Amino acid sequence: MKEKLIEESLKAREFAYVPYSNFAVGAALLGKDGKIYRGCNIENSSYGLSNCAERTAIFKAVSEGVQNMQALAITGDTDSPISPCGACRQVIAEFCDSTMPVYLTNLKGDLQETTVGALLPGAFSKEDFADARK
Ligand SMILES: O=c1ccn([C@H]2C[C@H](O)[C@@H](CO)O2)c(=O)[nH]1
Ligand SMILES: [Zn+2]
Repeated sequence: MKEKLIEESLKAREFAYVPYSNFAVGAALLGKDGKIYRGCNIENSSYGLSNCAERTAIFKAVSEGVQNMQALAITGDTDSPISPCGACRQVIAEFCDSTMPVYLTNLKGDLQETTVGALLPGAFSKEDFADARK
């Protein structure tokens, strides 16, 4: 499944809308439902509204009723395996267990296998304000 997810992230990358950065990224997320949700980065003329590939994939899964995930692959044309931005790390932490595997790759085929917890140690989460919601 690792190879399949990486392959899917490469396919997802083909649809990236990146007229501003020209830096295409693809992501493939395996939901607990067994389906693969692809995502690409989608930029905007108002730069700050751009959405990263991994967030696109997560939002696609969540919008289809899937809130539990099994694995994530992300691919970009980087020298070393791509490094997700801070915003994406926080969104990934919201929907994926800290032990969930994340496969960071590049077009050369370099692979860094990591976990959600390693990408964002000490992530702020709903448990942090549980008392305030009582
Ligand atoms: O892990 C990453 C890193 C960057 N980008 C996007 C954001 C922007 O569209 C472009 C350049 O930062 O790459 C992603 O989609 N995922
Ligand atoms: Zn991001």
